[in-house]
Amino acid sequence: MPLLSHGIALERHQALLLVSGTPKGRGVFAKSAIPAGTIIETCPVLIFPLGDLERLKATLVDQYSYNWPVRDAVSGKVAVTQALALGLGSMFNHARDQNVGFRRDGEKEVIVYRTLRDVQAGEELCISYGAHLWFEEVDAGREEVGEWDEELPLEAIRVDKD
Ligand SMILES: C[S@@+](CC[C@H](N)C(=O)[O-])C[C@H]1O[C@@H](n2cnc3c(N)ncnc32)[C@H](O)[C@@H]1O
Repeated sequence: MPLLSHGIALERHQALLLVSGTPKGRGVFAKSAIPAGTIIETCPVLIFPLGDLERLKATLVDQYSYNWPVRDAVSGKVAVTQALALGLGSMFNHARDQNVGFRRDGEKEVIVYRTLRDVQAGEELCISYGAHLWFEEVDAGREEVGEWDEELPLEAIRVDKD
């Protein structure tokens, strides 16, 4: 079965819970402790063609999509489109002191989420959306911490909607 050798393991940690009715809407929580550095979720992404971006902006999907770098086949230049994470990647809320980092894998077209520190049972699992938010933050008073995805080839790429 040669096709299977190219398969991508889609990991979801067993402690992840989707919880509704939080001050941020739905969110992802840990029902038991998760050590730092654990891969908790791997999500395939739906990448929107650049030509769809204007239409996408007028929809709710825009609030759920990640900036995604794509290389133009003709010019070789990198442009930024949007990608929707299928799975819990679209359910992580934003926090300034995020406990989850993420890395885009352009080749496999997945986003991998990993805990940045030890997470206690009952804690919400949050990522950072970046500096430019389109909503009123519930936890606006908290101190910001660095992003985990600093290793990306395109440092400027974040979830934020500039
Ligand atoms: C990617 S969705 C996350 C899932 C969302 N909470 C839901 O119920 O579908 C992003 C939306 O969650 C909400 N959100 C995320 N982080 C938040 C925060 N720190 N404070 C307030 N609202 C937040 C905002 O409404 C934002 O547009």
